[in-house]
Formats: sequence, structure tokens, C-alpha cells
Amino acid sequence: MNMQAPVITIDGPSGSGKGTVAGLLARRLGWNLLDSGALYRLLAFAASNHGVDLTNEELLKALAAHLDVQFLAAEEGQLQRIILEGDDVSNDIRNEHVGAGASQVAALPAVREALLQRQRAFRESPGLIADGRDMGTVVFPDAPLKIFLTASAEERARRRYLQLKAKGDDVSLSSLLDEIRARDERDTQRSVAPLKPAADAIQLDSTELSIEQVLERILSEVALRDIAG
Ligand SMILES: Nc1ncnc2c1ncn2[C@@H]1O[C@H](COP(=O)(O)OP(=O)(O)OP(=O)(O)O)[C@@H](O)[C@H]1O
Ligand SMILES: Nc1ccn([C@H]2C[C@H](O)[C@@H](COP(=O)(O)O)O2)c(=O)n1
Repeated sequence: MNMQAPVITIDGPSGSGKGTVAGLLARRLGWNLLDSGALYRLLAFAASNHGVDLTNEELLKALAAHLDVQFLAAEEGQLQRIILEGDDVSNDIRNEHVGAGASQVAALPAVREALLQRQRAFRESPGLIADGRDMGTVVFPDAPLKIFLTASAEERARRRYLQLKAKGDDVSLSSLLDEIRARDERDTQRSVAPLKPAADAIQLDSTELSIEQVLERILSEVALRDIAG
């Protein structure tokens, strides 16, 4: 019998709503949260600060192993804060440039290996919601509930456009769609831990669903499995 804290994994492509739903679910259940994409974003961001080339696997592996990062729990109505080497970089890592860099470093096997234990260490009582690309396939293969969340590329680009516009960023819908397609291609085609649904994952297409509807669908699966006490 598995006595470890339960994990709910939410994997899927960029903009499908994983992070939003994972945050809401963690709050609703009172569980811990792992935003694994943030680790790859932080690595790409730190590499650029330290002048490390995004193809230099050995240096990136060392940087990943010593990444000085803290995740500060979200206050009511706020987002989780992310501190890298003493600086709050929560906003700085949320753009498509850093996302593309994250996708590039994430394709390197030594980098993924260096970040594996750090991700597993988030598994603490009473439970963990983990979002990313390989949470259900590689990092937490024994998770009792795995969700693979998708949406059409057009809808994901539209959501990202609205999100970045609201932040005041100058973005174009067509370039965001191109970037999302390029990231999908790299994340699904890489040789190590590619983005794909785990064999036992529940696939949920959110193209026509609101955030609240996605959350309710997942909560109904949690109730069915009786994994949240
Ligand atoms: N079902 C939905 N309907 C409408 N908007 C949504 C839905 N889900 C998420 N969004 C919005 O889409 C944007 C992207 O969502 P989010 O950041 O959660 O995606 P993600 O899958 O975590 O992306 P990434 O992997 O790139 O971090 C956010 O502005 C969010 O509010
Ligand atoms: N478990 C993960 C999480 C993320 N990545 C890579 C691939 C993504 O394009 C990039 C940024 O992730 P996001 O913040 O957009 O979720 O990081 C991965 O390979 N594995």
C-alpha cells in the first residue's frame, strides 16, 4: 500500500489552463502546489542572467542542481510568489520568450534528471497538485488521479493573448499562435519525457469549458476516487 501523500497530476500543452486549475484545486483541497514549468522557466531565466548558453547541457545541469529558488504560498486572491537568488521574478518569467527558453532547456536529459528529485520533494501531506508536461508519466507515475488537459491551439493562443494584454504587454495573436505551435512541437517531439497523456490519464478538452467547469469535472473525479479525505 502506498503511504505517500496523494498526488493529482495535471499535464497538457501551454495555455490549456493547467496552472489556473491547479492553483484553484490546491486552494480548494488545502493541498501543496508544484508548478513544474516554473522550474524550467527559472532555469532558462537564470541561464540568461549568468550568460549560460541554452544548449550547454553540462553548465545547465550544474545550474539546475544549485538553483536558489523559493516558492512562497499564495495569499488569498493572489498568485504564488517565486524568488530566484533573492529577487522576486514571478512576473519576469511569465512571457513567451522565457517560455520558449524553458522549452529548449527542458529537452536536455541532464537538466530533467537534475530537477527530478526537487520536484518529488514537493510531495508532502496532506497532498500535492502537480502541473506540467510529465507529471503523470515520469515524475509521479503512481498518482491516484491524472488529468491531461487540452484545448485547441487557437483557443490557447486567444487565452494567452487576453492574459498578456491585460498585463499591458504588446502582443499579436498570430505570433502567439505561431509560438504556441512551435512549443507544442518541441514539447511533444523531444526524446526525453515528451508531452503525452499517461496511459491512465483522464483527458479533458477545455476548449468549450469555463475554468469553473474544468474545476468541477476534476473535483468530481476526486470525489469518485475518495482521495481527498
Ligand atoms: N477554461 C478556460 N476558459 C477560459 N480561459 C481560461 C481557461 N483556462 C485557463 N484560462 C486562461 O488562459 C490563460 C492561460 O492559462 P494557464 O496559465 O493556466 O495555462 P497553462 O496551461 O498553465 O499554461 P503554461 O503551461 O504555458 O503555463 C489564463 O489567462 C487563464 O485565466
Ligand atoms: N513538467 C514540465 C514542465 C514544463 N516543461 C517545459 C516545457 C514548457 O514549454 C516549458 C514551460 O512550461 P510552462 O510554464 O509553460 O508550463 O517548460 C517540461 O518540459 N516539463
